[in-house]
Amino acid sequence: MAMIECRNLTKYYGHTRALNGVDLTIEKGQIVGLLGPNGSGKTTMIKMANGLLQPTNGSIIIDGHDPGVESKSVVAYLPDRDFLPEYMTVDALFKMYGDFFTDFNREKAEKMLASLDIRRDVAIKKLSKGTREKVQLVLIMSRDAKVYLLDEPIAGVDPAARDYILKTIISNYCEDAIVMISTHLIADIESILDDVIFLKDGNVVVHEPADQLREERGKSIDGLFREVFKC
Ligand SMILES: Nc1ncnc2c1ncn2[C@@H]1O[C@H](COP(=O)(O)OP(=O)(O)OP(=O)(O)O)[C@@H](O)[C@H]1O
Repeated sequence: MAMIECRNLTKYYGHTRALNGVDLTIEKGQIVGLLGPNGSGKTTMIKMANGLLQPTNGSIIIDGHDPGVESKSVVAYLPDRDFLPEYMTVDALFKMYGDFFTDFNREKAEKMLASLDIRRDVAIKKLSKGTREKVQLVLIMSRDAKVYLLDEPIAGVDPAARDYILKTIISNYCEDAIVMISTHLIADIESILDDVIFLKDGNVVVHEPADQLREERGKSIDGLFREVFKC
């Protein structure tokens, strides 16, 4: 069964069209790159998959459900903005997540935190921007979810930590799950992608396995992106 199914998915903000009748089927067990230039509709699609926005037309089905209470329990969503409460410590956040999400795996979270060398007793407001991003990602990837929606997960993180984070993403999702990653750092993440989606002006212009794309076009996904979206 498809984990994400979009049919004629359309979104308007007033007169601005953000998604234009997208048809898309994503099967489980994949890491999918949702790639496109600024304003192409990536965040809009991710927000609709998480039930934060309603389609203007068409539908999106997550694990057989309309986005809502049931789908939210299987979706782990990393927004493109900082969502951590400033006054809480990392420890308190872990506790809150454990209370809130039955699938939060604290052991996993502790392990990631230790590998990234982040202290648990420090208030969020004292952490650097990049460290906050790491904490957010640890919280999200420590859930045993079926769908991980990661909107710009590594943008503010230093290159050394990026590699660890990508390894963490690969090793922390189970075979039945999907991870959808929106990013502009294509060269950094393309080695972990199974499937690639290019969005252009709200339309899917490419949806293919990453290996197949590289072979057919004789270049990296990053190289292909630069070619397709050349200004
Ligand atoms: N709240 C909003 N109100 C009005 N227009 C919006 C709103 N959010 C997004 N848009 C418009 O919808 C289109 C798609 O935006 P979206 O944020 O989904 O793109 P994106 O691919 O995530 O871009 P970026 O790479 O810059 O984050 C753009 O034209 C944007 O200006």
